[in-house]
Amino acid sequence: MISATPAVSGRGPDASAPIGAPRTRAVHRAVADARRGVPVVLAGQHPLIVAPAETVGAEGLHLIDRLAAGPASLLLAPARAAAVLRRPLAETAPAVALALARPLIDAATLRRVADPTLEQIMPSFALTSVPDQAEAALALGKLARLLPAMVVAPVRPGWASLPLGAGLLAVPAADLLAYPTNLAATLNRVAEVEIPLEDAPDARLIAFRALDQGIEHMAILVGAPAAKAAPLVRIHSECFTGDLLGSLRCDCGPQLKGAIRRMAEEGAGVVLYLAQEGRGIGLINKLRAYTLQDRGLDTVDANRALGWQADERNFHIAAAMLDAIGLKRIRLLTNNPEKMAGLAACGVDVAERVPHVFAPNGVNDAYLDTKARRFGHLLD
Ligand SMILES: Nc1nc2c(ncn2[C@@H]2O[C@H](COP(=O)(O)OP(=O)(O)OP(=O)(O)O)[C@@H](O)[C@H]2O)c(=O)[nH]1
Ligand SMILES: [Zn+2]
Repeated sequence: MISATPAVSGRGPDASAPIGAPRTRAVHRAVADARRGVPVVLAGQHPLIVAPAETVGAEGLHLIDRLAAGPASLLLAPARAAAVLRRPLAETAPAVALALARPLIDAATLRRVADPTLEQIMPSFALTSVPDQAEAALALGKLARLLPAMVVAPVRPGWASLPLGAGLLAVPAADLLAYPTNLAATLNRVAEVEIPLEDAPDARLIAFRALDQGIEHMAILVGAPAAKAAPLVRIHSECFTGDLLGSLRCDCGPQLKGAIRRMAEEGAGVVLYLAQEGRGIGLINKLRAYTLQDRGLDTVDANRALGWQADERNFHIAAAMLDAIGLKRIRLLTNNPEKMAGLAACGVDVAERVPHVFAPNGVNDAYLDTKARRFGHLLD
């Protein structure tokens, strides 16, 4: 049976403070509305009504049109905007705004503008000024694991008391930006059970649940790692295609199985299996990134062409899980120097990097090469 226990980080009287707090709840509701294509209002000095280009339908566009106090625009990440406009753009600002004339273009065209994997027939656009809350608007699209392309307009004062505004949610823009780093504070340790594994009969799972859309993170314990001074740890971001299906496009499957085997040989270790599919962009966006890679982009540029960073993960969740299972000092199985730095920044003492290199398989050669060249992954 699953039992709720206090949040694992910041234990003490305030440990569960962020859970159920109205502002955290508002972020979750905003994410759910965004996934349904329902507009939400980003509260702040200049409130904006926003909806994702990927999910907004005729009804959502009608609401934005009727509640707007000024012209609407489409916010895109600079790399995507450059492709849509077919000219280079400086990547200094977090977003570029394309003017949307009235009547607003239809939802199917908006989806094509948002998604470089769809047919690229689209109207021409003019640049317009980027609103204050642009970064938060794109952050909402990302939290919803949608393409970061948002229809936005300044919202009419008093919108909440207009019949059309009834039921629309207001969320502080600052809370959307702060959310990814605050998420670890909502982590609960909820279940623990023995799961003998093919390669490690003495294994246990400890399940953690964060408050974001029920996403679950697992610690796979081999033996008794807490009894070791610096046990072997692997921080593994979930990969449905590689871990479960055995996809040859990446090296995740062999890395996961290899880590468990190695821990069994050593007698102890922990794999943190984190729900950060596709380096934090989500499975569907990773599949889109694969489509772009099949057209010639590498893994870094494919993420960027979709409007995401090359790597959207942070390691606060991993640090909180290590803390919860009592590990202060670890040896980390990785080739990724960013993981070492990310964990150290979250207060984890990484005593040593243990290389975790697997030979290319004939399909993932270019991917592994890109990780070495562009992410600085170490090859031994
Ligand atoms: N966006 C995106 N994600 C990918 C791609 N290939 C694998 N992934 C994801 O990348 C994550 C694994 O990250 P990697 O960079 O391979 O490895 P790492 O975990 O950062 O580094 P190591 O510890 O050395 O393995 C998993 O979540 C995979 O789903 C890709 O082409 N695009
Ligand atoms: Zn993978």
